[in-house]
Amino acid sequence: MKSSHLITKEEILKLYKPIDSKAHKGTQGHAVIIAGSYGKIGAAVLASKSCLKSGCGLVTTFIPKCGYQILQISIPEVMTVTDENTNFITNIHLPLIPQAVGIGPGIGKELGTQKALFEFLRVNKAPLVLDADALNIISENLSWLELVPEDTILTPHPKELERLIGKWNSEAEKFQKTIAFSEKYKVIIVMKGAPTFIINRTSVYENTTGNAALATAGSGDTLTGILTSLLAQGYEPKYASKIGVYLHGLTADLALPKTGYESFTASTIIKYLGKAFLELEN
Ligand SMILES: NC(=O)C1=CN([C@@H]2O[C@H](COP(=O)(O)OP(=O)(O)OC[C@H]3O[C@@H](n4cnc5c(N)ncnc54)[C@H](O)[C@@H]3O)[C@@H](O)[C@H]2O)[C@@H](O)CC1
Ligand SMILES: Nc1ncnc2c1ncn2[C@@H]1O[C@H](COP(=O)(O)OP(=O)(O)O)[C@@H](O)[C@H]1O
Ligand SMILES: [Mg+2]
Repeated sequence: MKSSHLITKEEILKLYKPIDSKAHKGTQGHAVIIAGSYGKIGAAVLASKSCLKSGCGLVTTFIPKCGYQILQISIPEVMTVTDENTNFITNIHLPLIPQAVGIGPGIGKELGTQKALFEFLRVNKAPLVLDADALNIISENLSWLELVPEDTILTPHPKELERLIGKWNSEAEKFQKTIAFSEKYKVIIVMKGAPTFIINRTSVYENTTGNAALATAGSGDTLTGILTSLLAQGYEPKYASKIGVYLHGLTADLALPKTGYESFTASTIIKYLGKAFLELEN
């Protein structure tokens, strides 16, 4: 297997940029989260909340109509734009130019959503995070990856990775295929797992934070929010991916003594984001 570089606190401290004292919401970046469908609006809530709590100035969330009240009541700080369709996304129209977009958690794979994703990828110029059902749809339409900005961040869990690159017979083959995929499509792949690896062309980085408490629903949705927020703040994708996976894992390491493995939920990740960021202030 290819040797990897460890993502350590020392490295993250070099990449992290503390918030400027003159910052205002307009300088902190406007992130857009496109997520959710009937029964999975929670994915949109988790991604949006973690996005907002990772430092960007403004978050707009695009959801199907059925998510409107849920979003507005769950997170009053987040602005919402709704699709004309009730239960799933069919036409992504954004009344703003975002600094970054995270798309995919909970959107499902309805035909209308597939078409909406294609149209969105055709017009989008903003730095991008692709997760969950966006990846599942793209797995069946790999040429769409030619439309995404260079260094778009893909965040597959092992099953989603398999859908993208096909089955592997060994760990070595998994890495080899993922590297080839990253090179071919010029994308960064966050290979989620225990531990998470980041594949950027032929470079392989291994995260050093996180534990099995993260094995809980919505854990990946919050990572999408964190990564999108960092991109919106102007971090280059190669740095945003490292800082994001490091902080995401760190929330679990910091929370574990208080929550134990069992009671840790994706909302705990969001709760501990502040403590994780404070670790970078030392
Ligand atoms: N509250 C919500 O609204 C939630 C919505 N979610 C959304 O639900 C949709 C379906 O996502 P799923 O990921 O559940 O479905 P998938 O079918 O993509 O993945 C589930 C499969 O992947 C396997 N898998 C996952 N992680 C693995 C690992 N680390 N090692 C080995 N196998 C692994 C599981 O065993 C299972 O077979 C997505 O759109 C997702 O964003 C989920 O994020 C859960 C929470
Ligand atoms: N045992 C584990 N150790 C460390 N991290 C884990 C473990 N299990 C899951 N994770 C992390 O939790 C997240 C799960 O993401 P994902 O499967 O997409 O969740 P969901 O779709 O439910 O939001 C990933 O970041 C993964 O690395
Ligand atoms: Mg997921």
